[in-house]
Amino acid sequence: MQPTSEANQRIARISAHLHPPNFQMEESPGLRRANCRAKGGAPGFKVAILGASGGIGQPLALLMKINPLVSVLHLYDVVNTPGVTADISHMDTGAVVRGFLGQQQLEEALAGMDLVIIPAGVPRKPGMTRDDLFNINAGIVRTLCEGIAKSCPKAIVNLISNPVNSTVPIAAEVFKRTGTYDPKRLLGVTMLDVVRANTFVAEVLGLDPREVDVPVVGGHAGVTILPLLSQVKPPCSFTPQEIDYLTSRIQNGGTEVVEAKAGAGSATLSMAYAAVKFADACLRGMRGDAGIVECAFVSSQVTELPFFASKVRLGRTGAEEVLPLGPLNEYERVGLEKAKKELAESIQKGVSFIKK
Ligand SMILES: NC(=O)c1ccc[n+]([C@@H]2O[C@H](COP(=O)([O-])OP(=O)(O)OC[C@H]3O[C@@H](n4cnc5c(N)ncnc54)[C@H](O)[C@@H]3O)[C@@H](O)[C@H]2O)c1
Ligand SMILES: O=C(O)C[C@H](O)C(=O)O
Repeated sequence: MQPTSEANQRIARISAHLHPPNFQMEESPGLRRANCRAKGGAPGFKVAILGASGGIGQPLALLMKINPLVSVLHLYDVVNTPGVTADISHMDTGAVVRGFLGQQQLEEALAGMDLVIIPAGVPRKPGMTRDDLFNINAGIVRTLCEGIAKSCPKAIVNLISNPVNSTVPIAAEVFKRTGTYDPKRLLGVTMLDVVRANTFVAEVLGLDPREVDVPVVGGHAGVTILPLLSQVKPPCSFTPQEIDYLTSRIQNGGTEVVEAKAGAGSATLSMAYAAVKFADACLRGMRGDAGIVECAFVSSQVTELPFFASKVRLGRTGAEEVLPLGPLNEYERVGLEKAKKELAESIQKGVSFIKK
């Protein structure tokens, strides 16, 4: 059968969308209908991933596309978003996916977003600390947060880029400068420490990791990662050797992966899983679900430091309550003092980066 000229035009329009010369956002007929669906009040939140083409960004985009709470998914990066977007957009799940490439499209990528997840930045190689990433990632986080302040100042931000102990204070200073700072809306993602702690503790106890809940407080680097093994659920006890082993393994989980990857980056797959677990908790809180509690690195008064990771109650406006640490044993009190010393320096480094 001869295709009609109308059909030819339709195919040409779809093809133009799939192979755009400058990754313009001209809509194919299918995308136009999908956009109507998104605008037409389909239940769900608008979520942007900044750094969406990276090792974390790609599996994170895949998993967010599956999340039924997401109606619109914006994928932003400085490279490769046309390919990642085309690929993810073929998944037959509800979220409408749009891609954005390069800084000139940052504003558009962020406009109207409810939740912004940031895994943009360079990862570690063997022999590096997370702080060694500061010089590159600090500037990236500053630029992206300036974009958020301009385009979606009410969005909740999940910040993954390392060093989290410094990038969260950087983000806070950017938001303060632009008059958009709401401490409840800025959350450093430390969920991977909890995910690892649950896994390693479950191994020692011979339990299913899904049954285990280990609070991990402090920050997200070395000794600042402080698992509270005295507060594990279900209640249990450990020998001193088990406590040393578990504390060290949880604190060095990131380095374990960096070394195993031998120069090819740091944790990406487990991080994407952890990021989605955390983002999903934020979205459920934003929807109004009660009793959503997760650990995150936030503005805090549980210690004398301005930022600290602990359990927070997630609600419609983000981290609505920062929960106290609860009773610590002597081992944990010593760990807390070490953690606070390093954290204070990392926080100050982030603040000074913006104030200099
Ligand atoms: N919080 C955590 O628990 C945790 C866990 C793992 C990794 N990380 C951190 O996440 C970051 C990303 O790790 P990865 O393995 O995905 O790295 P990656 O290099 O694979 O990906 C990073 C992506 O960021 C993009 N990018 C760089 N500059 C950008 C900019 N200005 N705007 C937007 N995108 C930009 C890159 O193009 C790349 O696609 C690293 O800093 C890493 O240390 C944090
Ligand atoms: O260890 C890293 O550099 C990445 C991340 O912070 C992790 O904990 O896996």
